[in-house]
Parts: sequence; structure tokens; C-alpha cells
Amino acid sequence: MTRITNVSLRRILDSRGNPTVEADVLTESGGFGRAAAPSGASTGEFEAIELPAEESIAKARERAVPRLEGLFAGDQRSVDAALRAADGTDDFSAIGANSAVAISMAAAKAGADVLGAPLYQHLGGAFRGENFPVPLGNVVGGGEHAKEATHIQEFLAAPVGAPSVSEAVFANAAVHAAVADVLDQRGVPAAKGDEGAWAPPISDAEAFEVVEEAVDRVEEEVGFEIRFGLDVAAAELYDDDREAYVYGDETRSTDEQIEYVAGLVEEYDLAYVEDPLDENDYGAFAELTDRVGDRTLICGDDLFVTNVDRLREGIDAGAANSILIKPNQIGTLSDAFDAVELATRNGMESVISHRSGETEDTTIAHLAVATDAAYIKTGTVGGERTAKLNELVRIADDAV
Ligand SMILES: C=C(OP(=O)(O)O)C(=O)O
Ligand SMILES: [Mg+2]
Repeated sequence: MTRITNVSLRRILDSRGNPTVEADVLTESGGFGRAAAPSGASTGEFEAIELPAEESIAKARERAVPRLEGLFAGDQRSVDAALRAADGTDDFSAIGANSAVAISMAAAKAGADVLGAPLYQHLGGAFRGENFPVPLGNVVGGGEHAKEATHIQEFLAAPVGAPSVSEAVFANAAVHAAVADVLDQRGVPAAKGDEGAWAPPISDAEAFEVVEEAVDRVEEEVGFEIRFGLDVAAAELYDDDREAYVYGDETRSTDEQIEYVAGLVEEYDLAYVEDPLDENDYGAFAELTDRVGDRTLICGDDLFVTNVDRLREGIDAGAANSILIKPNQIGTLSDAFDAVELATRNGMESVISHRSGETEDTTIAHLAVATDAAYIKTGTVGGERTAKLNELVRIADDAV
């Protein structure tokens, strides 16, 4: 292993056209790693703090960079501990989780480069790379990702029977195309939301029909099982004052929301349901998990925010059977790995995820393989989404 000689930070564009942080890490032997921070729109209340890119860069240059130079690239725990020490807060509000995560991921890549190993192997160990995650492909969406579209944030194709990563990736693209055909037949115009999913001005009920039809068509074409799932992003729908989930003119009490989602799982045989309830309601999550957790994944995103303390609370409450892992929600790869480990030890699945604001960075593809994750959520089309999917195909092809 060689020491880090230089960390540089710059402002680059993300997929929404907003500024984000890119980090380069260089080592004395010429090892190099580059990574960029993604950014959420439907962010959880308990996420680590993203600062404006310029401010985060200035603070990280001043406080973190001097501590990193001289550390061993590839000793990820030390790099991430130095980032935490430089920040000094629990939520990275001093230097920004955007700079922290960009540096953490860039250091991991520099470490892999020094070792001459693919990133997934450096992060996961010599025997990783045998199992591949099923890609969850966002094909219809609304919520915070597209105005005047569905209330449910994401309808996700889940090609659970695909014999290979490549076939799964292409199946999701085919479902995305089939959704366009079904919408066209119904005379529904559709723009795309932040993640490249179709954002039609239709009710959630009609979106279920459209996605089911598209999935069935593609399933017949490809000859393997494709199911679908949801990210309800229910924290965005929950109104604290009214103590109800608000779907336009309709509202649902917590009991009605549990009933509604359990009914959807039953009716559509959903493979996956993310954030079906508010991020503060461990009890309601537990009730739903108790009812349908034997037949679907109930996943906590805004609920857990990749945070081991929140995950521990959730485990005690029986609040979900899977966790969404977004490294920028917590700030470092070490913290993200700790969350995966805690979940695994407690029989929960991990789902590695992109954000709605993304870059061409492919770290999450490696992270998903390194952690043996059940699923990866990357979107379906659009360069910043296909960057991850194509990297997954390359990893499976041993071509990274
Ligand atoms: C990817 C998501 O959206 P965002 O990045 O806006 O939080 C999500 O909620 O899972
Ligand atoms: Mg989510």
C-alpha cells in the first residue's frame, strides 16, 4: 500500500444540472481514484448534511485534506476515520457529506488502483464477484422526482428470474420501452422524471395497470420471471398536522396506508416495497412487515438513512426486512459497510442505491457486488444510470 500524496476537489455538474463535488485521490506510487457525490431530492430527515458544493469543497480543503495526506490509500477505515475526525460532527455538517463521500469513494478507488484489483474485489475480498444483484429499474415515477405525475415516487421493474446481469439489465430497458408503448396506446403523453422514468399525468391506480401490462409483455418476450416493486417515499406524502398520508385529494390514515400497501403487495405480487410508511413510524413499518414480510421485501430508505443507530432501532422494532444503502446518506464507505454488515447479521437484505441527482460515477455497482447485495437500484436509462448498469455488466464479464 502506498500513501496518499494529494487530494483535490472540484465542482462538477450532476444530472439535474446542479453543482456537486468530485474528488481525485493520488498516491505516491501513482495510484489514482476519482469519485463524485450524488444528491437526493426526496431526502430523509435524518440524512447526513449536504452543503452547497463550493462551501463543502472549501471546508474539506481546509479541514480534511491535510489529515488525509500521508495515510495509506486502501486503508479505508483510516481514511474514513480521518474524514470523521476532520469534520467532528455526527452528520458531517462541518465539511458536508458530499465532500466526505466523494473523498471516501475516491480513496477506495485509489486503493484498488494501487493493488491492481477491481474496486469490488478490493472492497469485498478475493471471493466476491460470484453473486450479482438484481437491478431494480425505475420505469414510472413521480413524487419529488416529477411534478404532475404519480404520487408514488417509483414503480420499479424487478427481473428476479433473469439468468444473468446482462439479461436483467436489458429486460429493465425493455420494460421501460414497453411502458412508453402502453402509455402511447392509452393516449397519455409522458415526460421523464429525474431518474429517467416515465412521468405520466395519471393516477397511481392507472400506473399499476400500465406497469403490470408492460412487465407481462416483456416477461413473455424474454421467458423469465419479471416482477415489480415500489418506492412509495411515504415520508413525502405524510402530513404531520393531519396525521395522514396525502395523495392529492385523497388521504389515508396510518391504518389505511398499511391496509392499502398490504393490498397492493397481494394484488400485484410486489417483489419490493420501499418506504411504505413515514420515516418516524417504526411501529407501522413493523405491522406491515409482520403482515407481508414473508412474501416481499419491506425496505427502509428514509427510515434508516444508512445509519447503524437507526437500523438498530428498526431491528429491535422488527420494522423492515431490508435496508437501502446510499453512501452519501451517511458520508463514508466504512459507515455504509457497517450498515450492510449489521443488516446481514440480522437476516436483512441490502439494496444498494443511486440518488435522483447522479453523475457518471460507478462506485455503487462495485459496492453492490462487494457486499453481495440482493438488489441494486440504479434507474433504467440515461447516461448517469446506464453508467452503473454497464459497469455491472463489465464486472460480470470480468472486464473492469
Ligand atoms: C433514490 C431516491 O430518491 P432521492 O435520491 O431523491 O432520495 C429514493 O428515494 O430512493
Ligand atoms: Mg427511496
